[in-house]
Amino acid sequence: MKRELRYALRSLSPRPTAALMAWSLPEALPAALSGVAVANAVDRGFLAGRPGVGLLWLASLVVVSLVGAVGTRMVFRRLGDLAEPFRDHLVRRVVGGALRNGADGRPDHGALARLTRQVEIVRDTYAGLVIVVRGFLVTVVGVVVGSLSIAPVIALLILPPFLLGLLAFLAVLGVAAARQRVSVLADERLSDAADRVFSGVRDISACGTQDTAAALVATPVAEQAAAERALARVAALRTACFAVGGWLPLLVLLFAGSWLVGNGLTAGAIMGGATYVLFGLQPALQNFVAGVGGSGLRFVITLGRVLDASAVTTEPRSGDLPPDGHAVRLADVTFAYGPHAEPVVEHLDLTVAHGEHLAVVGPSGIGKSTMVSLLCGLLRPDRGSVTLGGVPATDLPRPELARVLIPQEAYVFTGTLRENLTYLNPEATTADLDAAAAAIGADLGDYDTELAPETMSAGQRQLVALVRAYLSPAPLVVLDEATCHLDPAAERRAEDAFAARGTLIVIAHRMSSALRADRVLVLDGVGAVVGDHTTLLRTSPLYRDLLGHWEVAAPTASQPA
Ligand SMILES: Nc1ncnc2c1ncn2[C@@H]1O[C@H](COP(=O)(O)OP(=O)(O)OP(=O)(O)O)[C@@H](O)[C@H]1O
Repeated sequence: MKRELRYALRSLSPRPTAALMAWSLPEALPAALSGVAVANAVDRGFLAGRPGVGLLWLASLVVVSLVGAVGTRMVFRRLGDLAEPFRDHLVRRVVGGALRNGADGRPDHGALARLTRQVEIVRDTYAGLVIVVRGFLVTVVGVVVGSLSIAPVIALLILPPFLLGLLAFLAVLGVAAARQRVSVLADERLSDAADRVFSGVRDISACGTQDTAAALVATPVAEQAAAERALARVAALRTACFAVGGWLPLLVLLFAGSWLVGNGLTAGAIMGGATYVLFGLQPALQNFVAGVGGSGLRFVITLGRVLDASAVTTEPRSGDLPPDGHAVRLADVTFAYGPHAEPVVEHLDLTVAHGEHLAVVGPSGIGKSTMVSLLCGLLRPDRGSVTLGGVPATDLPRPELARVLIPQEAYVFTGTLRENLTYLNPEATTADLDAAAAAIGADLGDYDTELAPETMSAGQRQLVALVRAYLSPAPLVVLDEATCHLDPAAERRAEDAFAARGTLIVIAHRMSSALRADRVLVLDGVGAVVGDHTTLLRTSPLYRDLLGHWEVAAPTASQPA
């Protein structure tokens, strides 16, 4: 909280602040004179049998109220001179931070939009806070001066209970700030989760994963509800503080009434004191409690978030090498589809270097798809770890660690061909699409054609998915039998394109895929061996078997294409 307040105080430019304070003086007049005017109206006018004099004193209140209104008007006009430079400074900081921290020198647009929204909140609450705090100070100073001028004892009676309520409120402010912070963070988590769900609505309904999507937002919703309830409890405490600071001074004054009269104070002086409490201190404290406890806290917390987010991060940026390079690493991985099921993957160690081309082979049902699901973070290992560039594969990837998994059944949705192809890279140009289609060897036709997935052949759908993956910025591509509906020549061309593009892991459905790879992982149920073709021919009977079966089945395709 200190950092945010320091930032806010430092940003108060001297001239607009001085102008604001100068216009606050006439604004303070009604508060300062109200009690004095009432005291004189009662003592010298109405109780002295001169109602005209009493009315004149009250009329003087109307006049100073008009002067005060002019002061208030000028204060609001000057407010922009303080709030706008403050907002501009924050915007410069936010945009600068987003550019410096963004991937490949490009800002993170989502974060930038959120920060810009937060800056607007900060600007509004900052202006509100200036008005509230300044108004409070002005009124309190006016009341102190006015009540002292009626009788110092009035000030001594009403100010201590007022200060007690004020101090109690300031004491709960720390708790309120902590809870407000929890609420803002919960709000952000909910908005992120909702954002992820809404942006994937088409995929969610296509894949029937509504339950998973609902589960994704359920926790943030519950957390935010709890945070709001905790905030409401603090609001109740604030009300108690106001009751002490706003009403106790009046009670003290009334209880001391006979004693005051006995010591020579007039009825008008006591009424003047009551006027200061009811029309000065009480509304001032109410506004202060509501303003500082509400928008003031929102200001501090939101400003804190903006300052944190716009600070230059020490996280490596996209393009910087992650701590563990771009390597895919499985370390002693064991996984079973249930606590009592036999493990599908057991004690598997594997490292795939950046740019490497690995083929995975093994009999049907042995665990190849399970292995790539682990590798892509779709499944979590029971033991061991799966990391990409040193980051657990189940964590949301940084852009440079993203991966694309294409399953056997390619996903094509109703929409134009262009929308389908640019799904993972919305900024891709027509030239990019041409280049990707040429690299994969896909003749897809007019990009603006509406696709009807159900009328497309499985091979056409696979080509669309392959070009889409090729266009994505992900350095790692995993093909899980993703070319099984292409002919061997088309499959070879697609795999060569991906191998030249970055890291490629292929679940081979034809052994020709294995022959093209730098290394082959052979899964055989009890263990796994990895090596190049020549080594495996020597060391893996299963590999020899698989190759033998395939050569028998497709003798003409047995050589690396
Ligand atoms: N969601 C699941 N729940 C329970 N068991 C599963 C699940 N998915 C796969 N299995 C089982 O795990 C084992 C490995 O399956 P996996 O699909 O990984 O093998 P695969 O080598 O990819 O098979 P294929 O070559 O036929 O695609 C199989 O015995 C399969 O029945």
